[in-house]
Amino acid sequence: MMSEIPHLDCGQAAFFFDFDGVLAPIVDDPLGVSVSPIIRQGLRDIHNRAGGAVAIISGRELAQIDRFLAPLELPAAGIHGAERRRPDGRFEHDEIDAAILKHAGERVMAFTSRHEGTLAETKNASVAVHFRKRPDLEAAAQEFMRDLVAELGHGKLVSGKMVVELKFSDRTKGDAILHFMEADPFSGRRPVFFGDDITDEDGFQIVNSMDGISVKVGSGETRARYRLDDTSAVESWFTTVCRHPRGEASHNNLGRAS
Ligand SMILES: O=P(O)(O)OC[C@H]1O[C@H](O[C@H]2O[C@H](CO)[C@@H](O)[C@H](O)[C@H]2O)[C@H](O)[C@@H](O)[C@@H]1O
Repeated sequence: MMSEIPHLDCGQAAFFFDFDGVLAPIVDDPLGVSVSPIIRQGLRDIHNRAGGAVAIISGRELAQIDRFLAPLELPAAGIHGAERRRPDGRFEHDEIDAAILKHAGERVMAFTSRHEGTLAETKNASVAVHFRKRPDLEAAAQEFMRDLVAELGHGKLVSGKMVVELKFSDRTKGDAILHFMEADPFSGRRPVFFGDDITDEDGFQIVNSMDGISVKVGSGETRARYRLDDTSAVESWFTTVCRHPRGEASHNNLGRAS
């Protein structure tokens, strides 16, 4: 059952966007993603029309988000909320044990060097094994990461799209959205969050609890209340919501998730 979302006034909304699978299509190489000119312009427009209440909520490090969106530098949460750039530009991050992080990084790199086609990603607060090019190694990657958690006695596993990640911060994307919603220019507005992956479900839950608008991009079970098919549909949504005079969108192409 698909239906349009209610009237959306950019002047009253706070916008949160996941990055991969929402602003950029999923590709094989995590460093090979690109953001279309339409999405870039859409982010700029919506940032202006929403009085700056726009943030990126990603599993990636902020440095990567900034590189992909340059020269745009938006408020953002990276590594699922472990690092944050506040609306005033201040950067803050959770303290992570450097020795544990280093050891975990070495262990995942050793694993991926033994398994051709897998890829290690080491971040400031987590480590990950990608198996997009070797889906046959998913079970081995999951087992390896479970063993690593047991060995370290620390951290939490989260699964994403063809990736398993060991996080050393307890924060979730829901915490990150709450964090922004407590401060200007986000506070008092209605949250709107677009996500595509399992880790976005925490964000959908928080947004739903605030009577916000949660949008799942792509297929699959979700807590989100609305759905868009893919990143092309996100592009179309941007052109609809941002081009309305007065920054309002009385109709758009969002459909209910269920
Ligand atoms: O929270 P997000 O902004 O959606 O980030 C989630 C993860 O995205 C990246 O991995 C995913 O996208 C890659 C590029 O399309 C793809 O190759 C990979 O299979 C996906 O899992 C990123 O590398 C991770 O660090 C993010 O956590």
